[in-house]
Order: sequence, then C-alpha cells, then structure tokens
Amino acid sequence: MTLLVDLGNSRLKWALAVDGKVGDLHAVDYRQAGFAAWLRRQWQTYATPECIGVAAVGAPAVLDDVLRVAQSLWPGVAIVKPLSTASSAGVVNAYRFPDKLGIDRWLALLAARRDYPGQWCIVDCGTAITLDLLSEDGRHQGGLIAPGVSLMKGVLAFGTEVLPLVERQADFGLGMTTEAAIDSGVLSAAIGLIEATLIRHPHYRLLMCGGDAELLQGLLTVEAVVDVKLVLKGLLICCEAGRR
Ligand SMILES: Nc1ncnc2c1ncn2[C@@H]1O[C@H](COP(=O)(O)OP(=O)(O)O)[C@@H](O)[C@H]1O
Ligand SMILES: CC(C)(COP(=O)(O)O)[C@@H](O)C(=O)NCCC(=O)O
Ligand SMILES: [K+]
Repeated sequence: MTLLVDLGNSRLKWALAVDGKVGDLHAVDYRQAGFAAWLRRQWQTYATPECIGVAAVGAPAVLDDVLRVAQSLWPGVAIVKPLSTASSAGVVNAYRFPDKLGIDRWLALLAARRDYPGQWCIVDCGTAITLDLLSEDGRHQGGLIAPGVSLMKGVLAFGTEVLPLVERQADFGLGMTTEAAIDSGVLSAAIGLIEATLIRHPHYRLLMCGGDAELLQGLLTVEAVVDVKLVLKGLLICCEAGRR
C-alpha cells in the first residue's frame, strides 16, 4: 500500500493506492487549529504503508507537520518526493527551467500522458487555476497560471472598501445583488480563462482536476473530463518508478 499526499496552497489531499489503483480522495483545509492532531487520528487507522509519495507546493510548515505525523505513526517509512524534471514517463517539460514547474502540474501531466491518449488542456482548479497543454506525443506546450475562484473572491473583499467575501450563490448569470454579481463575475472569469485558451488552441480537449473542477465543469459551454485524482495518479507513477 502507498499513501499519496498532495499539499496545495489551500488543502491537503490524500489517498491510499493498492495494486496500482488510487482509492478514494480525501481533502481537508489545513488552515485550522489542531490540524496535525486531526490528521493523526485519520491516518492512525491505516496499516503501515510501504511508501509515502509527497507532492507539495503549499506551506513548508504544514509539510513539516504532515511528515511529522507520518514519521510518528510509521517510523522509518520510505518517503518519495518527486521533482519536476526535463522529461519523464513519456512527457517532455516545456519550461525553460524544468524544475520550476509546480510539481502538482508536472504530476498531472504524467498521469494524463499515461491515462488519457490524445491532446489535452489540463486545468487544475485549485487555489490557483493552472492550464497546461500536452500534445499527443507527450510534449508539454507550456501553461498559464491565474488566481482560483476562492482567491479571486478573497482579493475582491480584501482590495475594496465595501465588497463582502461571498459564498457560492444559487444562480449563475447577471447578478441582481452584490453577492450574486461577485459570484458570477468570478466564476465567469474562471470559465472565460479556460474557454479563451481553447479558442486559441482548438485541437485540445479539457481535462480538469482540483477543488473547483466539478463546479466549473458544470458552467463551461464545452465538454470536459474531470479526474480529481489526476495529481495523485501522477505521484503513484513516480513512487512505482522509484521502486523498480
Ligand atoms: N470543502 C472545501 N473546502 C475548501 N475549499 C473547497 C472546498 N470545496 C471546494 N473548494 C474549492 O477548492 C479550492 C481548493 O482546491 P484544491 O485543489 O484543494 O487546491 P490546492 O491544491 O491549491 O490546495 C478552494 O480554493 C475552493 O475554491
Ligand atoms: C501554480 C501553483 C501555485 C498552483 O498551486 P495550487 O493552486 O495547486 O495550490 C503551484 O503549481 C506552484 O507553486 N508552481 C510553481 C510555479 C510554476 O508552476 O511555474
Ligand atoms: K493542486
């Protein structure tokens, strides 16, 4: 059994993988008091993993907490922490400095290459929304980074005198209240980013992951495949390669 862990800028995601299959995805907002103790209670029901795969772009202090929980439960357990490279598992990284590509983005590319034949625009709808284009022959074409849904809302509330921080509203469209106008405006910015990218790159299909993937999929005027385990699937590819 492998424990796969993805630390983003908002949430910790994890899943157990057995025989090459990634199980149910768990996700938690780690910006809460008592997070490490809570995580320990969740993980202590698991058998000792053979290996823990870690992908982290979030706060180093939270990563330290997570690793401390793992090491206290399973002393000496092997930890695999892959890095973005110039090429791996049939994918060629387009970045001028390949190690600078976020590891979550790199792992999503590796998983897409293995599990989804064809040309894909991979959209990770997390704290940030990232888009990465992957050609049919495994060549990453580069990508885009923009603020995610919650971040856009937070910035509007933070950067203006009167705008409130709004939750998801019932209707999407032209707002008749400040709350509705913000919610629809931010969601339109997100789907507009995705649809505009597809207009410029028409021969790519959409493959989405991240906490807002399903929400945005439902609002897009184009078809999209959602795979919320994409990053963890890429992480498992690296853990298995390390074991061979
Ligand atoms: N239950 C939830 N708690 C927190 N955020 C959520 C939840 N459900 C959806 N979201 C959305 O998902 C985003 C985080 O997605 P995620 O992929 O976990 O991000 P990251 O990898 O950056 O931590 C949040 O910004 C928020 O918009
Ligand atoms: C772009 C990101 C902040 C996205 O993080 P997330 O929204 O998943 O928390 C992360 O992939 C990152 O820190 N990337 C490094 C810079 C880059 O990819 O160019
Ligand atoms: K992510």
